[in-house]
Amino acid sequence: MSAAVLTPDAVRAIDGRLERAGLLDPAMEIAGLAVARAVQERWPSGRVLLLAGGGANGGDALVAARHLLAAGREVTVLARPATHPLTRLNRRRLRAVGGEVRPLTPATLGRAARDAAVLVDGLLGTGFRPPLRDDLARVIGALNAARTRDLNVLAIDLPSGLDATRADVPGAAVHADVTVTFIGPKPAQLFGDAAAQCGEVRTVPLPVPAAWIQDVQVAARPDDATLGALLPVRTASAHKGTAGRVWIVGGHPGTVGAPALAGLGALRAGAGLVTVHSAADVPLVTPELMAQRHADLRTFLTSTGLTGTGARPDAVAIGMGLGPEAPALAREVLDWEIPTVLDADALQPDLCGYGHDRCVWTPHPGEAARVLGVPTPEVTRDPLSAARALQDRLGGVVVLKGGPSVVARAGDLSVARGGHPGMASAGMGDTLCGILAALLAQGLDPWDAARAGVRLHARAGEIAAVRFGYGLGATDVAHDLGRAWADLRAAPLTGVYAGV
Ligand SMILES: NC(=O)C1=CN([C@@H]2O[C@H](COP(=O)(O)OP(=O)(O)OC[C@H]3O[C@@H](n4cnc5c(N)ncnc54)[C@H](O)[C@@H]3O)[C@@H](O)[C@H]2O)[C@@H](O)CC1
Ligand SMILES: Nc1ncnc2c1ncn2[C@@H]1O[C@H](COP(=O)(O)OP(=O)(O)O)[C@@H](O)[C@H]1O
Repeated sequence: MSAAVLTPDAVRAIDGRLERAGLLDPAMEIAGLAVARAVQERWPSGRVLLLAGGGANGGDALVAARHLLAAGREVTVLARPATHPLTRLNRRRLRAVGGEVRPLTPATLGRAARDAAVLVDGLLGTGFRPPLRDDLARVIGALNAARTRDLNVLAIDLPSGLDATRADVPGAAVHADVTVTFIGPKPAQLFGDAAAQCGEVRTVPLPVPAAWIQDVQVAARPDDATLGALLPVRTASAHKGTAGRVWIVGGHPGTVGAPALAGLGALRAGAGLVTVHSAADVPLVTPELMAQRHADLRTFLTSTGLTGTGARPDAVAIGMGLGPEAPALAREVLDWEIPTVLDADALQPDLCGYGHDRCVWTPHPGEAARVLGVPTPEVTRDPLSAARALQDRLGGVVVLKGGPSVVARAGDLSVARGGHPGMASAGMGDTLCGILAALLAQGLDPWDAARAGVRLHARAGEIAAVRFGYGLGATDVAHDLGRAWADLRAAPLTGVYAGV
């Protein structure tokens, strides 16, 4: 099963179909009920202050208020004039069961917040387009000020002021402790500062046909069962020659650890034979690794190219700490048209157009910005669009790394689950390259190798982080790859990063 990542356009398209089917009203009822239940479960006592905007997000808040009232909670509802017909309808329904709705201003909010334990933010959801109007910016300012005085905040669908498509925070925006979103996460809940502002994200399914969601989703989020099923299975007669031969081409004086870490990653991800080819002396981090030093790496690779397929490995990972010669060497290896992972120094704009169907490119946002010729914040603000643009230029499969990483192939995007902030340390990406090369060498196609490999790496990071926390190292992650593999095979739904 895959969950879907949705943009506001996708939400609008689904809402349109629900409306034509006469099902938008029950969908809002389920959304509002889920919000009320989340409040009851997380903060079971104290007055609840609900803020309702004019659109459907406000409608959800009014439904939630009605259910909280029915459950015996004390509620205060402050609302802006309703523009959506279902929001008007739910105002009437709330009043019909004895609920009171008063006008929302910064002053009424400030007063009502004093005796509330929980605030529910239903001001703006996916219909919001920056810039924020001044009157609402003042309301959001008053809300955040009240939060600093021990008020718990639950945002409906999206903290108000965030643009659902963007990973940055465009202006005044609500800080939430919990965000209850519907159907699937929006990009703002997955990436960057915007995601941090959402707090814990809970996704509530709505009764919408799976095909409608599939038609409009911007990216998939495959679960562990789906990815675990892609991992290779060996027969008892397997031997090192059939388990995949990997070459790591990397290392330069000063950056010799990178290819060693990639080699370790490849071994721990099951490659039968792993050889590091380098112009420098690469440390033998584990004796199972073979290391060959070449006085002239280019001549070695060229002669391998000329001697034909027999001499070549099943997969190559190239670029880790490789230095200035990397683009020329990468072009040589790309000419072989065998499964290839390209990383670090091999991620250069002049390689655009040289990719083929069997290669995987693994830029972090800085490298992605270099390839695209844009500032790094442009990449991090919208990782989905950046991954699509990179794939368009480079070809094959692209892994735009981060917390979380995005995998792209022509016409398809996938957002990884899991990982740990402790993985923000040098060498972590080198280990990932080794893992990807090992999976390619064991016969996975690049799209499957990238999606499964990224999750394997993230899962190993989650496991190792239990012991090492923010002190996590790339070798620690490599050593937990076996446990991560077993977890994915058993396919538990654990370790979901930030609860999304
Ligand atoms: N398919 C789904 O996911 C469902 C979504 N629902 C809710 O519907 C919401 C989307 O509803 P809407 O499309 O009505 O949109 P919203 O309620 O998010 O926002 C529209 C309102 O925001 C105001 N607004 C927009 N830009 C503004 C700006 N720059 N400054 C100030 N005000 C601004 C508009 O005037 C309008 O009142 C979702 O976030 C969710 O809460 C549910 O009701 C049911 C189903
Ligand atoms: N906060 C985070 N959450 C999850 N994964 C992370 C996080 N930070 C980094 N990572 C992962 O760690 C790796 C870092 O790669 P990279 O920046 O290329 O490191 P290096 O070049 O030092 O090897 C990527 O796979 C990335 O997805």
